[in-house]
Amino acid sequence: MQFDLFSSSKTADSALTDLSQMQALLQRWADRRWLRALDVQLPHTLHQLAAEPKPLVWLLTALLCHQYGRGHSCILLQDLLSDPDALLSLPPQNQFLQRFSDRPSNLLQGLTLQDYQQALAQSRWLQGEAGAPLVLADNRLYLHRLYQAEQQVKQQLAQRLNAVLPLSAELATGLERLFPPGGPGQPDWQRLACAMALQRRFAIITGGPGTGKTTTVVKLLALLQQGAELNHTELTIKLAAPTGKAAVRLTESISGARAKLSQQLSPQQLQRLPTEVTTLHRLLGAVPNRRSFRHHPDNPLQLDVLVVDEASMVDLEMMAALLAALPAQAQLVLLGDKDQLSSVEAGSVLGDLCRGAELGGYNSSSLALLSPYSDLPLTSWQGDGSALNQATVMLRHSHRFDAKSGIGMLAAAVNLGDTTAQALFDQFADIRLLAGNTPEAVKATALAGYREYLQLMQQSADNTQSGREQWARTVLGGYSRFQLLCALRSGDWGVEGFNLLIAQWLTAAGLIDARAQWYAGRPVMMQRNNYSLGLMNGDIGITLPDPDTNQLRVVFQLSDGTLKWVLPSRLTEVETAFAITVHKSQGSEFNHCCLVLPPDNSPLLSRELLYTGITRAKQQFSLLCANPALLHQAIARRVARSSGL
Ligand SMILES: Nc1ncnc2c1ncn2[C@@H]1O[C@H](COP(=O)(O)OP(=O)(O)OP(=O)(O)O)[C@@H](O)[C@H]1O
Repeated sequence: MQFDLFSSSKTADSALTDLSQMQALLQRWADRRWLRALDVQLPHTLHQLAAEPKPLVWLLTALLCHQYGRGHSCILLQDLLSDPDALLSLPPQNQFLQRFSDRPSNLLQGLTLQDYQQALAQSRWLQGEAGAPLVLADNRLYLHRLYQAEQQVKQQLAQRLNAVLPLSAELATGLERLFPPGGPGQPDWQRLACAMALQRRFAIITGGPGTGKTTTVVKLLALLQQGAELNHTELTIKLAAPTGKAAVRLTESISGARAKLSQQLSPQQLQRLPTEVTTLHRLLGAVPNRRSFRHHPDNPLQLDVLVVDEASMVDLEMMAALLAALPAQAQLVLLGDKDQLSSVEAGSVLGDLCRGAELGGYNSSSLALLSPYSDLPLTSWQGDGSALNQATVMLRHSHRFDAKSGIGMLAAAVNLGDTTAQALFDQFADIRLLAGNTPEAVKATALAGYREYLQLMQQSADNTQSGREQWARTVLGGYSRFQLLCALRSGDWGVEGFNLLIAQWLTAAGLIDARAQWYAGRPVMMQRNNYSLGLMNGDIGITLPDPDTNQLRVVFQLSDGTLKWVLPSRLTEVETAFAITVHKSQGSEFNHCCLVLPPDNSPLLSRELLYTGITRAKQQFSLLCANPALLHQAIARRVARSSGL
């Protein structure tokens, strides 16, 4: 091993051989905000429990914690050998051009896989006793909690994937009736998704916006109830989504899908369909300020079928908790768009589970289950895909965006990594590239977008309870028609900068008065779950004046559609939401979305981020790309999260 790699930094030079130098180096990275205080603290805490003399183990532990904070479930040791700067994003986005002699790549250069393995193999932080805080498995280094979660997900899924359920002749007929033969071309993937989910205890239905995931699942649930009815029973079906906002949206789309199917389903079938959507936290019975849930293997959920929408937002630990609480006989259907950004917390569960879904990869057993329900041969999708591929169907045709839709074409081009996608802005009216390279370039768009709900707010409500509710719903509806999205959180080009700017612009336009912290019209987003208020991380409320007293209250729409009025003083963990990150916009849709990309390159600017931002727009998409060259780079860059799933 060579340690004479640093010409200008004595400390870094000896950090791999001298523990105090390593501690100083980690602290220096924290002082530069490369690492969080927590990342540096973890090895110190573990050292107090079991002394660890090896600086390399300290370094790997701090880096593992850092990666966990960035959404990775583990570190694959081989990845540290190739391009550690990119893997770790150290130096971070805004400093990557500066020359630091003590950057991790310089420190790790020259180390081999065997060096890592040997150091970790001898460490007391990984060895022997149950409850060791770190785990090394298949050259992947994990925090024990994450390893356990990943193992649980693997085991639970393996058990569920084994089961094949018989499909009765009555249900096969019902399937043909609900999905009548389509035109030539592609197989009817909606019908196939339904056929597959009817025959499995675990199924994934993935597809882009408007590909019919909700429509398909409503038909699936009607058929499952029909099957139960033949056995003189009724199924307990639950619908859930990861956030309150996503739950509200699923409630709306389920009710829309039910209405559209009223001709195809009998009144009794319609009545047996669930209407209520809950959040996963509520479903599992989250215990405030604890990691545990009221439902677990010893107190399983009371249900026969569970549908989870927006599954791309479900993180690894939540998925493990969900699977653990699910009764063995229950059916689980995950819906989501595998190409969207992954969960905010660690893991990229849906993306990992759907790997290879485009190709189908169906083996002969799966083809035997699916082929009877396909008008077209499925040979093009035959293959030797994973066990998960056998339980996954990808819907491929958008019923919302046709070939005339710029939003649909742009989303598809970005998803395919087409770096010429920018040319589409000249060809379609519903997508717009804003001119300019300063934040001011979005001023007119943001003012026009937010003017509507603020003017609706000015129209005073009548003094009755129902008049007030109606007014609040109108304002909330107006707000949800436009949203400014940012790639970044901090800085002038992030959510923080734009929230200040937009508040100033709206104040100058006489639409709000943002001189105080709380003011009429301030939209706020919850930054954490607040169980006593029944509000979840990501829920957005609008501050409204009471028509009688002028006292301010913040109104939220809950997942069951009801309104919740809260005094601002009770909302301590909220942020203004004129601008929100693309990550936080997942699970929401807006008539018009305006996405802002910063002028400096950043690993956060990725294909998944662009795709997620574009697909939040239903009718109009605007993009401000302060540095046009970055658009190509963002389309070319894929997010890869380390995981063992
Ligand atoms: N097979 C079909 N034929 C015609 N229209 C359809 C079909 N499937 C779905 N649609 C329509 O397309 C629209 C989108 O369908 P749906 O809401 O089920 O898609 P989704 O994938 O759940 O969308 P989202 O991305 O919003 O979650 C709805 O208006 C629905 O009625």
